[in-house]
Amino acid sequence: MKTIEEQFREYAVVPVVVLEDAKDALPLAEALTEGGLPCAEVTFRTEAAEESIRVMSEKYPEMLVGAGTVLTIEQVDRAVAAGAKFIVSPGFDPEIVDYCLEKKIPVFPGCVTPSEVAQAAKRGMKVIKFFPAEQAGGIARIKAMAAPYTMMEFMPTGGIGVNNLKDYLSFDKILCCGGSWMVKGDLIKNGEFDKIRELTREAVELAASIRK
Ligand SMILES: O=C(O)C(=O)C[C@H](O)[C@H](O)COP(=O)(O)O
Repeated sequence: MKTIEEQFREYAVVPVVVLEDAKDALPLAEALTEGGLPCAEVTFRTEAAEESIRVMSEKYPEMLVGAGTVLTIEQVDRAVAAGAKFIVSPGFDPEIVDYCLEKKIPVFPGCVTPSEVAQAAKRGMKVIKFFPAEQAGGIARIKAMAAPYTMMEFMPTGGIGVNNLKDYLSFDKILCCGGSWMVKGDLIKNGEFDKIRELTREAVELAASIRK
């Protein structure tokens, strides 16, 4: 059984999804899986997130489905009960992080400063999210922070797409990149799941060509 971290490294790209309607969860899971990325971070920005995680996890048990934009402990509990295999937060909330660590729930909090990375390192964490990646200084900032914190691997998210994926994935301390470019809201809303599958496949091929 592979760890979540091993799966993230293998996928290299984690689709970050905002689902407005849980009816879109299954066609989306199908498109992602067929496109070669059986993985999704479903953000708790919508009412549909919890139910979407539930149906995706039930119908696609082999898929790595987690919850993003988790801002409260109550959301952690709801996400995990629905089947989420990991928790992602935009920032470093010690309460959420400690709760997840205590319950052995894989958690990836967002860190963009050495002080935040220090909080994660102090807790023995080895992987953190880096959000908002492009706006916070991109790969140059990650490299600067990775130098003192040699144990840490990063999951950058925010402003990443086909044009800059290589900047990130070429650095060996990048576990994987999160991004929404293959699952944009309009594509989901308009039922363009063939397009999502195609963009996913392109992302997989691009990542493989960078990491070969
Ligand atoms: O809130 C969270 O927990 C998040 O995960 C934030 C998302 O990762 C980014 O909003 C995705 O950024 P884009 O790829 O630029 O759309």
